[in-house]
Amino acid sequence: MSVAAIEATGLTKEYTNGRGCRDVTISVGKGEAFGFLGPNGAGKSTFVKMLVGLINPSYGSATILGHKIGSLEAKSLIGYLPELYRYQEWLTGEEVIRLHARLCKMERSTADQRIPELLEKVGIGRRGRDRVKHYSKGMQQRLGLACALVNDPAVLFLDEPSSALDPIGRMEVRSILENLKKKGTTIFLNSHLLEDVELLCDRMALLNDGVILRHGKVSEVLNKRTSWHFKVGGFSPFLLSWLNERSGLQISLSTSNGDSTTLDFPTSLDNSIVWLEAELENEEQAGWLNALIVEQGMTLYEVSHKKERLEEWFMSAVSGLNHRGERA
Ligand SMILES: Nc1ncnc2c1ncn2[C@@H]1O[C@H](COP(=O)(O)OP(=O)(O)OP(=O)(O)O)[C@@H](O)[C@H]1O
Repeated sequence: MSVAAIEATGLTKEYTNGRGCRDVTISVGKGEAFGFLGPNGAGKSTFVKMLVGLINPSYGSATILGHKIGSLEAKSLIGYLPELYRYQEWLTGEEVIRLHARLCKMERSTADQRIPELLEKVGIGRRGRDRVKHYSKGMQQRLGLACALVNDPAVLFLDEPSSALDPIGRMEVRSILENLKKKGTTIFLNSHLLEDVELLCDRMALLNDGVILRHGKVSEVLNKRTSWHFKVGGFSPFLLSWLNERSGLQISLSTSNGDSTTLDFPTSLDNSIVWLEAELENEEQAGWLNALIVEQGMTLYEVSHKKERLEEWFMSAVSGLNHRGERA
């Protein structure tokens, strides 16, 4: 069986103040992009710091490609961009990357070739000879990404990698990460920028108050809660119970067309035209419902659906839950 890129079992860090993260068990496959989401103070950085060997767990265990976290073997396989990065401001960008290359025991000739490539890749190719003190925050974050990539890591840990970037910078970094993913690099992404997780990651976990509340495939999590709207004519109330019974789904009359527009109800002068609403799991269910509507002699005028955005999912997942994920 192929070894996982990241395997954490019951990983726990208890700070003396009782905070930290508790009992985190996840497995990330090779080449996978995994998103770790959570509100401020949820414990995301704590978890990543344990995985990269910066702090010791209180309990539990974890491996990186089969090597115990904190070991030299594990460290040699990873790249890490910390959330609170700060580089030696008296050095130039090139010198900062060279320092990291030396810490990785990279040959000088290899570093000579790699440094300009990295500066180019992260979009600061022309500023490599400027001192870090003259860099903007966004440029420093790009420099941090170059440092994290210096050893061409198999597993890349990124803690809020776009926090200092403008929208164009975020898109550029996302494209760098997409290319790394295509190349087979495993990416572990801590982010508040939920869009980044949505666009880049295959699976994700939601951490709140130190514990995982939910995890799963990003696509499944989003698709599960797709709200579909059907504008139908020739409707009469008894057809609603027939549709519910026949389909086994929860279908209701809607006062919206699915586009956040609230409609006067009924939606037409002709009371027989209405919008129906249903939460469906996939397009097959929608097709089936269409067929049932038509089978009953109703006219289908319009169909629309709105996927729940990750933001909405995130808010509904953390609001009103206590640290064990129970409704308060
Ligand atoms: N060294 C420490 N000693 C004591 N408590 C700590 C320490 N580091 C973090 N904490 C606490 O542990 C909890 C988790 O912090 P952590 O930085 O891991 O969260 P986070 O999810 O990364 O948050 P953010 O998104 O705000 O960076 C917080 O309540 C924080 O105050």
